[in-house]
Amino acid sequence: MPYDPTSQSNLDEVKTNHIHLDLTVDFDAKTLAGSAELEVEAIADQVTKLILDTSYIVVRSVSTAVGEALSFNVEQRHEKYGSALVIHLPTALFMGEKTKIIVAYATTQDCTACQWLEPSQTVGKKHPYLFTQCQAIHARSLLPCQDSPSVKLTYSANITTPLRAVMSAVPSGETKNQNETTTFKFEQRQRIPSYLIALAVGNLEGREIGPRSTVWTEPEVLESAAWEFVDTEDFIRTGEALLTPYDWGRYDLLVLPASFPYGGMENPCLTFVTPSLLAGDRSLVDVVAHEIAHSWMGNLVTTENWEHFWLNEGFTVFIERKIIGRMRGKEHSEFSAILGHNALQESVSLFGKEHRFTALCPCLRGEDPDDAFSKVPYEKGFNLLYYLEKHLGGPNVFEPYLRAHVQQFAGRSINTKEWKAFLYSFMEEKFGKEKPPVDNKFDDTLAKACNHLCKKWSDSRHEQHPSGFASTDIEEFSSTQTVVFLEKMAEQEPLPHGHLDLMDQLYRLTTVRNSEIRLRWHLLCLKADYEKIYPEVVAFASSMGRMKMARPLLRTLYKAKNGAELARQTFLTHKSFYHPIAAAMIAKDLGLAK
Ligand SMILES: CC/C=C\C/C=C\C[C@@H](O)/C=C/C=C/C=C\[C@@H](O)CCCC(=O)O
Ligand SMILES: [Zn+2]
Repeated sequence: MPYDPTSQSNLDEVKTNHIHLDLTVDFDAKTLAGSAELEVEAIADQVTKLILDTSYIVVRSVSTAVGEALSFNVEQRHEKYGSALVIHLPTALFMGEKTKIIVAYATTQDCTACQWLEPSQTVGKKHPYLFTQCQAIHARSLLPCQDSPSVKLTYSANITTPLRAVMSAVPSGETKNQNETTTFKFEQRQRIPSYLIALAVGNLEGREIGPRSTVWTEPEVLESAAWEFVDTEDFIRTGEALLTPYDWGRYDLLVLPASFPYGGMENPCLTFVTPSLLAGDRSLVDVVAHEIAHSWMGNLVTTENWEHFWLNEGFTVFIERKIIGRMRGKEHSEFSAILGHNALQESVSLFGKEHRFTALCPCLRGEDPDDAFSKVPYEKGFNLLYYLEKHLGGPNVFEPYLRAHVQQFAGRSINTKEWKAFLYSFMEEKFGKEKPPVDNKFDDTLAKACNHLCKKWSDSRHEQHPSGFASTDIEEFSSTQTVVFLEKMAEQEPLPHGHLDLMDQLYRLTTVRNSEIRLRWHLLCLKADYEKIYPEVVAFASSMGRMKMARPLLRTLYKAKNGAELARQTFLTHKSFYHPIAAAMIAKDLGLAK
């Protein structure tokens, strides 16, 4: 029986097999209006009602496929899980019986999945833009649905809009209407959970970057995006060589405006990515390898609920690093693991060592998954798999197991118990006595130079005029090595401001384009109360909606000397720039909301 503490749907009685959306995009009202037709099937006997998740949605009517009106009620809002929509079925359904229900509805301005951008908030400045982010439980603010990853369905959509629409599905035609709008049609024939339904509408152009890949973005960004993501096909092929053939037809990329709240989102057929990956040197494209790895881990084999999120993310990080290892060499994937381990420690210390959200499978009953989100499921999950691979016979044994895991569970939603049972059945003879927890050891070839330079700066802290440093110190560094060097520096006692002046003068860190380096430099300076950097931090945090960057910047500014008011002012002044998910999280970080 599916279990999901974050859904109010009657998951034990009904499952949705297909949803057809017919929606019109209204940029003036900032709403989507139309209908969702759900094909549902009873998975129990005597089912008299269908309960759907909704959040800030206006339900206009509910009917059967032949137009018979059905009675319904929208329950009082649960603070975190929204308002359950209870639909009374015309006749009780028995196990295996199917029916179609049509809900006429509109989204509202409180919709947490959608961000509606004014033309001034786009790169081109001429057209408005809409995009959605449904993971974890925001699909219910876009459409009434069983908003649980335990339910997997196909979907189709007709989206009527004045600008181009793209979705996490394959385009299946477009019709020009008389009122200067076009109806874009889509079909997703693979079963997916609701959190992978995604839509973007804007002044979008596409360019082919591979045999099954087009990059979509605003025309002003198209050239640099097509250049940056040229490795896409190689990533997919490497994933296929490791696992099973890529099963989704297209793998397109959409480069969003800067307010996109994540690095990437694995929306099937169309990964959404932040423009902060456009470093100009292809140094940040590992995020694309990560999203491609989700084509198997998360999108084919899906977590049953958000408590087992590590099954999506730990497996994805593990495959991402295998792809990087095969394409660039083992020392690179190991270096990525070191970077990930630092991020894990940072997440654990932010929550507090004993905090419930540091568990691999936290209890989320009554919790908002966005509050629980951190690097823990990614990196703890990765470390568990890394350990298992090492101790169960290495890649020769473990890679066939990974393939078998995908074959066994493709198209299904699973929990940790089912994962473990299959692992044991696959290689039972290799399990011995339980061993105490260990820290994995990673190859530190690429980390050595970073640690060495960090020590040198740290040792110089008492020198009035530090000597022995030159711009050539980091000349041979990859951008990830510069990141690790700066992260290591930030773990030490703050450097005197004169040292930071010198470091900036030599390494040109304030003017660097690479967003990951810029983030670490700003954090290092903030931890030293280096006020010279504050205007740069304000500029960065108010033009970058990726939470990985905006949140630590504003949080650290808030804690820095004379920074609290500036952090709050920066957020409040630019609140409309952030996606609703990011705005809600930053408000909590800065003590402006509960
Ligand atoms: C055990 C954790 C509990 C709940 C987490 C479930 C869902 C998390 C939800 O808040 C949404 C997450 C969306 C993530 C999308 C992409 C990330 O992989 C990006 C990582 C950060 C970045 O690179 O910007
Ligand atoms: Zn991921």
